[in-house]
Amino acid sequence: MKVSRCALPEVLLLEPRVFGDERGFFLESYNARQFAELTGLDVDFVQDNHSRSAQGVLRGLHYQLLQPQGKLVRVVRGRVFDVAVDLRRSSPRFGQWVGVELSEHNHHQLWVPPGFGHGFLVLSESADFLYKTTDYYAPQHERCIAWNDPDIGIEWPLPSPPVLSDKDARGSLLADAQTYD
Ligand SMILES: Cc1cn([C@H]2C[C@H](O)[C@@H](COP(=O)(O)OP(=O)(O)O[C@H]3O[C@H](C)C(=O)[C@H](O)[C@H]3O)O2)c(=O)[nH]c1=O
Repeated sequence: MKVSRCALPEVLLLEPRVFGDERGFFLESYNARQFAELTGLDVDFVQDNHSRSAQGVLRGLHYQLLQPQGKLVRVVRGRVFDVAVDLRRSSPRFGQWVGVELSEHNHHQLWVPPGFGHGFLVLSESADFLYKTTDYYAPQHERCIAWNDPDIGIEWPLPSPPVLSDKDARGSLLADAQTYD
């Protein structure tokens, strides 16, 4: 597996080794020892999630104010534009974002640390999005930042307005939101 830092250095891109043959392919989607060795992180994942979304769906930008979750995200079917935003007010990169394409074809994964908001836009007809989290879902602590917050300025590859949940359509502006110290 290859691990590289994104423009926001705490966000990591993981490129697993893929073993292809005439039957198809094999890859280790997660190996605790290798993850710790290559990322230098000491994390325990407690929850695995799977969501399926149609083309044009945008989920995010989400974070848990308390019980913040680190997320290791990947796409096993389709293609998404995946985004992480630094929500730590003490960070010199507060409000800055990075975006990468995750797909069934590149097998790439993104480590989104606690302290960051996360969201993705589905580029393919449908996408199956799988991720591991370092803390449990806590809806009472969940917050949402508007996907189109002008102060963040995410350049979503949007051919048309996104499909949003009611919650995401009511996302807060970063300037008004309680985030992290
Ligand atoms: C996240 C989550 C949701 N749910 C239930 C709650 C709702 O009844 C239903 C859909 O929840 P929601 O609309 O919040 O799902 P997403 O919009 O995919 O939320 C996720 O989307 C962005 C991209 C994230 O990074 C977060 O992991 C998470 O906020 O699943 C659970 O039971 N457990 C969970 O961990």
